[in-house]
Amino acid sequence: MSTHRYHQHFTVSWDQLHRDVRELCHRLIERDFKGIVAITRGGLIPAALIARELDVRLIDTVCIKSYDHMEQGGLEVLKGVDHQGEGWLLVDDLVDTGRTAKAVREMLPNAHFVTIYAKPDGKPLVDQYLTEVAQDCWIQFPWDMGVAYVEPLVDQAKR
Ligand SMILES: O=P(O)(O)OC[C@H]1O[C@H](OP(=O)(O)OP(=O)(O)O)[C@H](O)[C@@H]1O
Ligand SMILES: O=c1[nH]c(=O)c2nc[nH]c2[nH]1
Ligand SMILES: [Mg+2]
Repeated sequence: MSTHRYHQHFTVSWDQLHRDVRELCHRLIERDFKGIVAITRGGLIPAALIARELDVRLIDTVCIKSYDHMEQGGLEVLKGVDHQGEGWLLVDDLVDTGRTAKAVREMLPNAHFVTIYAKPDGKPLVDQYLTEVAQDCWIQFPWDMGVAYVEPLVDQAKR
């Protein structure tokens, strides 16, 4: 798989991400979770924000890697957990092809799995998500970006 499958960008600011996570939390508030399992690294920040909203103090991780920027490589599980997820909330930032989700689902079949963003191929693998994003759209997360100077249009036009 390669960068060629992405034709548009969806840029998420810190503020937008925070509002989206809180919105998802409104839909989780009735449930009582033993703890949260965050899928690293993308699930860590949503997991911290969710833990704050739902007053969860027990946090574990499944450590997994599949992408090097937009290039999808082999799935590497660096750390698992010693249970099947009963009563736990499983959190990732997004599902794209669903490959990561499928692998983690097999490890934690009983967890309640949520992501903030979901693309069509991956969404059947999660129990809940907030926003659907097109399959050919690359989601730009705030931790991958920085604030940069933009030249005024009149100066750009001179060149
Ligand atoms: O549905 P998929 O096609 O498997 O893609 C989704 C996964 O890809 C990203 O993780 P990545 O492997 O880039 O690692 P990171 O979380 O450390 O950025 C993202 O955080 C999801 O975990
Ligand atoms: O930052 C990211 N944005 C994405 O759209 C994506 N898909 C897989 N992995 C991803 N990482
Ligand atoms: Mg990830």
